[in-house]
Amino acid sequence: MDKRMLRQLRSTIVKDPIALILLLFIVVVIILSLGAPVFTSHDPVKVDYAQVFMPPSGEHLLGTDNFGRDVFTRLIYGGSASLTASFMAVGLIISLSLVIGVTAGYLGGWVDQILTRFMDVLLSFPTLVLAIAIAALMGPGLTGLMIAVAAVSWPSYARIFRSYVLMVKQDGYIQAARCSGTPAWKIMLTHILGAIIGPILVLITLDIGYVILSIASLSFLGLGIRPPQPEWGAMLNEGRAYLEEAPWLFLAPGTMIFVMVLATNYLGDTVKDALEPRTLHVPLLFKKRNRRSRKLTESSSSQRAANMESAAAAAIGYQQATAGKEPLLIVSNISVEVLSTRKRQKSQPILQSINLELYPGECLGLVGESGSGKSTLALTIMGLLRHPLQQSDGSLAILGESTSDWQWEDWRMIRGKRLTYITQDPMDTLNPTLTIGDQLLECLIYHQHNPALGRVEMKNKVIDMLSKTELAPEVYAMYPHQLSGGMRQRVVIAMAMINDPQIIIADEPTTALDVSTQAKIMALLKKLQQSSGAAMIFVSHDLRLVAQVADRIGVMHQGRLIEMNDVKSIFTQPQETYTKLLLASIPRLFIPQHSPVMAKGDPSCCK
Ligand SMILES: Nc1ncnc2c1ncn2[C@@H]1O[C@H](COP(=O)(O)OP(=O)(O)OP(=O)(O)O)[C@@H](O)[C@H]1O
Repeated sequence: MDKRMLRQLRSTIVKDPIALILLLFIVVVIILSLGAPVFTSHDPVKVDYAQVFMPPSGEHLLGTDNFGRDVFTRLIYGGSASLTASFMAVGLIISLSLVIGVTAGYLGGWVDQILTRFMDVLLSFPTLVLAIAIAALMGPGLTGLMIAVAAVSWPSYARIFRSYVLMVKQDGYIQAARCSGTPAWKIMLTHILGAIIGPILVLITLDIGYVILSIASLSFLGLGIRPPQPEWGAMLNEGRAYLEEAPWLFLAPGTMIFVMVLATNYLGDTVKDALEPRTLHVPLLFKKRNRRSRKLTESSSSQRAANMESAAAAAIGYQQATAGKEPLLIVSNISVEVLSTRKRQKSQPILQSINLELYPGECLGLVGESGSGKSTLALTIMGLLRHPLQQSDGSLAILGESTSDWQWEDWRMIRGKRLTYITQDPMDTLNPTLTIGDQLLECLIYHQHNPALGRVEMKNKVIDMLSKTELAPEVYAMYPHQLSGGMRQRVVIAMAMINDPQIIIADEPTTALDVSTQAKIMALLKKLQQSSGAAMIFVSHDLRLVAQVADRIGVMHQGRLIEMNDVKSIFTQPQETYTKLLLASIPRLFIPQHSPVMAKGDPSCCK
């Protein structure tokens, strides 16, 4: 786990009082269990018939049992046995599943076949019955218990780790390490393990509770540690016989197991949230929304949607009639900052006082070097800023509506329908498990809410959209991996355009493509944008590319929009030094005059 993950984890736990209390509980239980002889003067196994069934008191905090032994003392001594067995079982499970899962996933072929079939066989046994059989075979003692739990649990983890490895082993940096001759064991230990450590941690923390419970269950059934040695599950079993006369015998270990499992599960969830920021920050972004505001939002959402529908409809006519004077999008003084994860560190500005307007039918090109804030501006307009990025100033108006009080639901109603986003990498957008047809249909079903539109009409609309993006109808039944990069990008454009959006944000949509496919996609985008009358923001670092589609160009530098003008003026009369430098950096084709091969009429070139 790197420092960033640790910081994220710490700050998530610190902000959650329940997680903090439960963590404190676990720490106290561990300290009490490890230092049991220091915290109690009683003997956990010594029988004292004079003290039998004493209720809780100052002398015996949790009372005494049927042999006169102090229950608190047995509970903390038992904690050491239960927790040691649980943590060791978790360690064994993770080690086994990591070695086998990573090896199977990375090496593939017959190694994978053998290991996967072996896991399948183990997984086909009922877990508890198999664990009981192994524990019985191993004989009494915590070691047998631990091995039994680990033996039945590792295959499901190994399968999960194997699938993580299958996902990451195709990544460019791992392929590069392979090509450069790095040994397989080194790649597995460094690159692969480094890439899957987050999910591993989440799994471990989520499942410690399950392991504690399994160990306690086996002990409860009389397997594992033998009386008179204390262990939580075994204590629960002993207390069961005296439920009426001495309920504390049952309640003490029962409550301890319950709270311990609850605490580890809750902390597991907290770790998961901390290491998966996307799932954490979607609700956080809108945490102020209460039930009352939800009601208000829902009714105002539909009103807003109706307003925007009429604005959208008007926009097309308006554009045709007046060449567009009312902007579809107004960005006023928008500033965005990145929040610091450290207390005393200040937030860093990412965008500073951005102003722009986008008119119907026009294409605005946004250019700037990497890191100048183009994508952040695009995400701000889409309402998709995520922690640690935060809008610190300014406002947006989309289709005549101010977005300042929009909630998640309001954004959701226009995203994909009135306002669409085309990403750099089509594989980010496409679901590998669904056919192209299904994914396009989903866009229609999700955004149109039109009962009059039957399945056949929708399918026809999808095929029509495929043909508009110059894709054959056969693509309907194909999966993303069966298409070339250019075809995938066409599918993403079809998805963006299928609901007739008013505003399209294309964030470097051709970066990953070769030059000739790039030119075709650019021409297609421009054609679709012009024929639909939509407005487009085309984000790129390539000034020449932007000039092919844009009417106006905005130049971004260090989070500021430093210059905006029509394409011709930007190329012929740039105002800012940075724009001049950008123009000067465009490579030009230079053909040397003296080139013997190219010299016209030179007989040597024909030989
Ligand atoms: N989630 C984030 N956390 C911290 N900083 C971020 C985050 N996202 C973006 N930034 C910072 O914001 C700045 C602008 O990034 P942005 O991705 O908008 O640039 P860009 O111009 O789109 O670059 P590129 O062309 O390479 O995509 C960068 O300095 C980046 O480090």
